[in-house]
Amino acid sequence: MNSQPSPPAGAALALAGLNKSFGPAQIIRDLSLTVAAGERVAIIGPNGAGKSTLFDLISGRSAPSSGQIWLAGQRIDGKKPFEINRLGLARSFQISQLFPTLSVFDNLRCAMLWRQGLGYNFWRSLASLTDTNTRTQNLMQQLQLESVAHLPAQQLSYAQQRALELGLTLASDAPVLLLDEPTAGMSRSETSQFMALIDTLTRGKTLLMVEHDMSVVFGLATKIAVLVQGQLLAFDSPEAVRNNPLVQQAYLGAVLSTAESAVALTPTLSQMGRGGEQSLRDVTSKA
Ligand SMILES: Nc1ncnc2c1ncn2[C@@H]1O[C@H](COP(=O)(O)OP(=O)(O)OP(=O)(O)O)[C@@H](O)[C@H]1O
Repeated sequence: MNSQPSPPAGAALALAGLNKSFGPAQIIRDLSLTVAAGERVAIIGPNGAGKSTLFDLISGRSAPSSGQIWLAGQRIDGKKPFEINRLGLARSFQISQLFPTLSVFDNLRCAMLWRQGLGYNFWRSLASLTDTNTRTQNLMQQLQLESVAHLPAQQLSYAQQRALELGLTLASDAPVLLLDEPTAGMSRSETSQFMALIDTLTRGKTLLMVEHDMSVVFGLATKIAVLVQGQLLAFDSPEAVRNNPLVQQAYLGAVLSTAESAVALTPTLSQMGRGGEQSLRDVTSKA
C-alpha cells in the first residue's frame, strides 16, 4: 500500500504532497514542486499565504504534517536544521543572525569555521586557520565589505548588514540557498545594487527566495512560484506568470499595478551590467 515515494531525477530540491497544519488550520496544502539545479525561484503570494511556513518546512525549522522533501535526492523532511545545512542547504536568517559585537571579518570567519565543523578550537592547525582566513578575506572582498572589515556588525549600515547576512549564508558553501526577503527595508537604489550582488555571488547555485518586491522578483528569478492560501497556484517562467489570468486575478494584478512604476524605474540586471555592481560599492561603504 505505502510504496516508498522517489524523488524526481536530477532535482536540486523537490517537494511532493506537502501539507502543514497548525491545529485545525491547514497552512500548506498538497504542495508539490521540483526545482532544477541552478534555478532561481521567487516565491510570491499575499500576506499569510504560507511562504515563511514553506521555508520553515524546507529548512527543518518545523516538520511537515505529511509529504516529502528531497535535497539532491536525499529525504530531508523532519530533519533538524543543522543536519539539512550539512546536507547542502543554507537559509538566511535576517540580521538577527549576526554577532553584533564581532567584527565583519570575525562574523564571516565564524560561519566558515562552522561549515568546516571546526568551531573555535585552540588546537586547530595553523594551516587550516590560514586557509580559512584567506577564504574569509575573499568572501569579504566579494561582498564589498573590506572597508569595514574590523567594524563590529552592529555599527554597519542597514545595507551593509544585509550584505554581511548574505555572506554568512554563502560561507556555508551550500549549493541550495533560501533567502528570506533579501532586500526588505532597502531603498530602491540599494535594492538594485543588492540584486546585482546576489546575482553575482549566487551564480551556479540553486536559489529560492521569498520576496514581496516585484522589481527583485522579475529582475532575478528564472521561475516564480505563486502561493495562495497554502496552494501552489502557478510555477512558471516570469513571463508566463505575469500573463497567467489566474495569477492576475488572485494576486499579481493588484500588486503589479502598484509596483509597475517601481519595476520600470529599476534597471534589470542585464541593463545594470558592471555599472550596477560597481555602484554597490557606494551602498556598502556607507558608514
Ligand atoms: N506557529 C504557528 N501557529 C499557528 N499558525 C501559524 C503559525 N505559523 C504561521 N501560522 C499561520 O499560517 C499562516 C501563514 O503564515 P506565513 O507566515 O507562512 O505566511 P506568509 O505568506 O509568509 O505571510 P507574509 O507575507 O505576511 O510574511 C498565517 O495565517 C499564520 O498566522
